[in-house]
Amino acid sequence: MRVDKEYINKLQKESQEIRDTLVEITSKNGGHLAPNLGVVELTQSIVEVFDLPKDKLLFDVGHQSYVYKLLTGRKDKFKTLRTKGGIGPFSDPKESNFDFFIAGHAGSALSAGAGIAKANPEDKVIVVIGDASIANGHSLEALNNIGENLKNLIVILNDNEMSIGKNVGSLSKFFGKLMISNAYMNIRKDVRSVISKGKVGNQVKSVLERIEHSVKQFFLPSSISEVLGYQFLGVIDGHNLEELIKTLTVAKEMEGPVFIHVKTEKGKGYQLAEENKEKFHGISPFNPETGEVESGGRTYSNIFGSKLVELAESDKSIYAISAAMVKGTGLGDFQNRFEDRCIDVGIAEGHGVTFSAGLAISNKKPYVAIYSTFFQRALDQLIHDVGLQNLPVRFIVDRAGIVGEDGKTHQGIHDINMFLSMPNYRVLAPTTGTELEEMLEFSKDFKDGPLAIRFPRGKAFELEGTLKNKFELGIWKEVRKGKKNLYLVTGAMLKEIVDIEAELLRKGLDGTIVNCSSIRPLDENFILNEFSKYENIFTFEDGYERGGFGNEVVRFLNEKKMKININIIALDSVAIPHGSRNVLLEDYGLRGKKLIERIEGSINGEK
Ligand SMILES: Cc1ncc(C[n+]2csc(CCOP(=O)(O)OP(=O)(O)O)c2C)c(N)n1
Ligand SMILES: CC(=O)[C@@H](O)[C@H](O)COP(=O)(O)O
Ligand SMILES: [Mg+2]
Repeated sequence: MRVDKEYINKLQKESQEIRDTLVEITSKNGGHLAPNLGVVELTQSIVEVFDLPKDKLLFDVGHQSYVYKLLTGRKDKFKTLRTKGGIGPFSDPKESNFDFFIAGHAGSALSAGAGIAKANPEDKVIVVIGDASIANGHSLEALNNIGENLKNLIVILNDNEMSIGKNVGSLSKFFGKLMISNAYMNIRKDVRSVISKGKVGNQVKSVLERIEHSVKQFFLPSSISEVLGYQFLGVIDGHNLEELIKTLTVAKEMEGPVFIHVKTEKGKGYQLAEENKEKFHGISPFNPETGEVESGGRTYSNIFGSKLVELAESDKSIYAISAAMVKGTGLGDFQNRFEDRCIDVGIAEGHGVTFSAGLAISNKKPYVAIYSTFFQRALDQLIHDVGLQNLPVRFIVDRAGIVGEDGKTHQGIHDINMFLSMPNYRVLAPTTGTELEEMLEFSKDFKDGPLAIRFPRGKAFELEGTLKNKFELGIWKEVRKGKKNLYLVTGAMLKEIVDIEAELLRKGLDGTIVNCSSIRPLDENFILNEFSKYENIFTFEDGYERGGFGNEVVRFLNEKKMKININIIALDSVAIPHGSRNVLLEDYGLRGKKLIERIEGSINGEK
């Protein structure tokens, strides 16, 4: 492996080019800029040292894999990042054979890496994981299982002391203390002196053995160190190519599992991102000179956040719980105002849900705000700890439906069927921002069990003057009166129907539009009294069809032995790729021309 000055200079030039490309492309397409700026040298060094793709590199979460994409044959296509049909947002074996495993949700890479290492003992498996993701329960289970077992596995902790925002929890403090410790630094010098002399073989081995003992003795109680059973290397300067390459070369020769602690800076090399790491974690298109992002208008997340602040002012029993997404879920102001009642549990959705169950059973009013896709991580806790005890926990299901550029790992399309399949859950999908406010107002004193309120990413829809009556649980409301066709609409789909209303009318397909924001309970009286008046009945939802709202209506009709045909307009695919939300909604038949065709086709018996 070359570490001479000339070669390091060449790599440094490449680092600069990579950073320029990252800024240029993400400023146009949006994306995870700061995490990638932080791993430029680390990724270059891994690509230099290991025999990829025979050796296998996994990223946890995968949002920091842009540099890797650039270095593994995807440079020419990189300008298509996160656009329809273009380079994807995370790692994906369908995109390249250099990506060995799908990524997008934090915590899975160590488990996957362990399985891959076990199955491929001749190859090295390298897992790069962030300081927030390593504290995820999934990761900790894997770390526990890997120790002493897998000689070909190398875990690289990319420690930038940041999650999306400031990292939280005792584990991050632990790594922080570890780094400033003199003892640890002395050991680090030992490693440095050996590797800088380029010594290999027995001499390296004996020093490493010595290091291993002293490091373990220093920072881990012996019982824990025995369970973990890793060879530790670190702290490594994650922007020093020479140090990285040498250390990785040593790690490659070692009998593992090896754990390397690398220190990096999120946003490195782009001043705006260094100064505002959180803003540039995942950013919409921006002006590269000023960092300015176009305002997207008032979002559902903003509305939730402001309303909760208002409610919490007079009700001290309200708590907000977030799993490492305080700002994303609109809870930034709440956190500033009521620090003690805003609990960021870190990337720990399951824990967050059960923690809230603990609050609810103690007569507090928890609001758990998590993105739809990440609620999937808490399935058992939602059923076992909340549902079975019928606890009044309010679940705020943000980024429900199609999310857009984050693609298939992040689409929020399983929450309706997930919550409907669980005991005691009421499921609500506000059709406008105002209705979300009304639901939140309602939820405050609702004590009868868990509530899930789902809404999409982005700007809130409003329909002036038409939704006069306030939200009531289990009551559907007519938005427009028509004949022949009955359109039962949930959540984000109201906007889509209203947008095509004139065209439906022109085609003679107009009908009664009903706001069905109460998915469970259904408005049973409406079904029993109104359905028989219409020729064609449609349900609309931006979720996966099976087990969803339409199915729930059909189930009720069957129960009542009512023989009425229901046309379910929903998503019939679970792998919806990346692209802009509007384009994907159209592609998957939930918007515009395609939606009209679907309605028309169903009436003409073509569907
Ligand atoms: C299960 C899950 N929960 C939440 C997220 C959202 N998320 C993406 S990246 C991230 C922070 C990751 O921090 P860290 O692992 O330290 O990596 P860094 O961005 O600092 O490189 C979070 C919370 C996710 N992808 N998966
Ligand atoms: C990688 C990840 O999971 C998050 O960073 C996510 O991309 C954030 O999404 P929003 O941009 O919708 O907050
Ligand atoms: Mg981090």
